[in-house]
Amino acid sequence: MSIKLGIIGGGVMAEAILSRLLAQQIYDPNTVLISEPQQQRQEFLQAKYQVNVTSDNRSVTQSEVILLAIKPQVLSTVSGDLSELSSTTLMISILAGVPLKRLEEIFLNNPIIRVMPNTPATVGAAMTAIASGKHVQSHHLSLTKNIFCAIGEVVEVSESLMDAVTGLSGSGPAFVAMMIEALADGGVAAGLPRAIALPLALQTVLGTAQLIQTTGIHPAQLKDQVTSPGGTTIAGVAQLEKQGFRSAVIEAVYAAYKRSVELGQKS
Ligand SMILES: NC(=O)C1=CN([C@@H]2O[C@H](COP(=O)(O)OP(=O)(O)OC[C@H]3O[C@@H](n4cnc5c(N)ncnc54)[C@H](O)[C@@H]3O)[C@@H](O)[C@H]2O)C=CC1
Ligand SMILES: O=C(O)[C@@H]1CCC=N1
Repeated sequence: MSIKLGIIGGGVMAEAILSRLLAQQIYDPNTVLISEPQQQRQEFLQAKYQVNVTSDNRSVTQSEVILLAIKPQVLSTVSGDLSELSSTTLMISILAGVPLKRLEEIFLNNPIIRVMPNTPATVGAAMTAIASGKHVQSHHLSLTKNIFCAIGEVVEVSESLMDAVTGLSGSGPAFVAMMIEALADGGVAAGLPRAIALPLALQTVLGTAQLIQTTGIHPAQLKDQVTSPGGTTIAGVAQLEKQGFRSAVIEAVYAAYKRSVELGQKS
C-alpha cells in the first residue's frame, strides 16, 4: 500500500497526533511511515500502532503528506535529507517558532502549512492553530483541517500570531498540569490522602473549564460566584494574589512566546 502520511520525528507530539488519527480511522496504519532515528522508539511505535518505521528520512519523500515533528534545532540537518522531496507533497510543520518563510526557503515549491497543536490530541481534545504558506491551495487546507479536526478544535490564524499561540495553547498543557499537581499538593498539605487529592484537583479543573465553556461565563464572574463574603475562597484568593499567581501565569505564557520567537530566529 502506498504511504499517505509520512512523519519525520516519532516523539511525544507525533505519537499524540498519530494515536488519535489511527483511532479515528483517518489513516490506516499501513499507509503511515514514521522516520525516527532511535531504534527503541521505532520498535515501540511499530509494536503499538502497527505503522511502518524507518531511520532514513529520504524514505518519506514520496508521501502525500509529511508531518514534520522534529525539534526546531535539528531542522537544518533534516532538510538535507529531503532534497528529493516530491513537489506535490504537503508539508505540515508543528515546529515551535520556525516561520513559514524559513520552511519555504528549504522546501521551495511545496505547499507548507504551519500548525501548532497540543498534547491533549491523544484524547481528541487538542487546540490547534493553522497558518498557510504561499503555495497552499484550498484542498491542502481542507486536508489539514480534516487531520487536525480529528484530534480536537482547530482555529486558523495569521502566521504573525503563531508564536503567541505556541506560548499559550502549545505550552499550556504543562502549565495546567502544574496547576493540577499544585492543587493536589495543597489538598495533601491540608490532610487529604494523595489518592483522593489528585482526582479532586483534576475534576475541579475539568469541571471549571466545562462550566466556563458551556455557559460562556467570564472567568472573573465565576470567581466572584465562588467567593462567599468572609468565606474560605476569598482567603485563598488573597493568598494567590499575594504570591503573584496571575502574574506568574502571564509571565509563563509570555516567556514561552519569547522562546518560540527565539527558536525561529535560530532555525
Ligand atoms: N511536545 C509538545 O507538547 C509539542 C511539541 N511541538 C513541536 O513538536 C516537535 C517535536 O516535539 P516533541 O515531540 O516534544 O519532541 P521529541 O523529542 O519527543 O520528538 C522529536 C523526535 O525527533 C527524533 N529525531 C531527532 N533527530 C531526528 C532526525 N534527524 N530525523 C528524524 N527524527 C529525528 C527524536 O529521536 C525524537 O523522537 C517540536 O518541534 C515541538 O516544537 C508542538 C506542539 C506541542
Ligand atoms: O516546549 C516546546 O518547545 C514545545 C512547543 C510547544 C509545546 N512544547
